[in-house]
Amino acid sequence: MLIIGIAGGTGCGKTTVVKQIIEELPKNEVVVISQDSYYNDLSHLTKEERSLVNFDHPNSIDFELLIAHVNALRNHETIDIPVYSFVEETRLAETITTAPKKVIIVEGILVLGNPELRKLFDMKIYVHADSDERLIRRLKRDMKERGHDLEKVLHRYQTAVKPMHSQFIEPSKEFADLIIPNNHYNTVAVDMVRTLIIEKLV
Ligand SMILES: Nc1ncnc2c1ncn2[C@@H]1O[C@H](COP(=O)(O)OP(=O)(O)O)[C@@H](O)[C@H]1O
Ligand SMILES: Nc1ccn([C@@H]2O[C@H](COP(=O)(O)O)[C@@H](O)[C@H]2O)c(=O)n1
Repeated sequence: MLIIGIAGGTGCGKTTVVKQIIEELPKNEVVVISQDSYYNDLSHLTKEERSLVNFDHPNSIDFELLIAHVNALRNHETIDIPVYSFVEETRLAETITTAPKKVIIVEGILVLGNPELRKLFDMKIYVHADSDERLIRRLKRDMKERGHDLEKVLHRYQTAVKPMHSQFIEPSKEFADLIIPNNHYNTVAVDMVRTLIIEKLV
């Protein structure tokens, strides 16, 4: 089994890079876990109260459950991954039952910042894109896919995303074995990571 952690600031392209890496790998050999699925359950709060939460601070993530799930997969056990709604800003009732596979990819802004989680990774990758590029991508994505308006995205960026990035995400780059520059689509780096995975699998 090979467990890979992929971090990087919001909008750097983590999800996209993961999709590109696994595109040519056998589907029955890879599981992808997104840190976003492990946002704390906030169903006890009103929608208004939820919208005030700092979703870029490590305390907003249920790391205990995420770490327990990665350990379970390592022990060849099946897990039930929570489903998170960005529109409702809380966990939904359903879960996704997921069996262990040969390659486990864990991606999210803070996955290299948590020491207990980090030590479970055989390979640690940080995806880098400049902050202006990330903000532009995030604006477009959040307005299209996550039900946010321009004002909300910019307010969150200034009050939570940017300060938390400087405090927790950017410093976690030092733990990476590999940094992928992703201001532009980086097919060479993606191919290299895929080759490394295939080599480790045989
Ligand atoms: N190298 C790139 N160049 C231009 N746009 C990109 C690039 N990588 C990702 N994107 C786009 O930016 C947005 C955010 O990418 P995503 O992979 O969701 O980032 P993350 O998971 O790191 O938040 C998406 O709309 C995606 O299509
Ligand atoms: N209800 C929420 C929860 C999280 N976010 C933002 O998501 C970002 C992390 O996800 P990426 O796919 O962009 O890595 C993080 O920066 C949170 O601010 C949100 O907007 N709403």
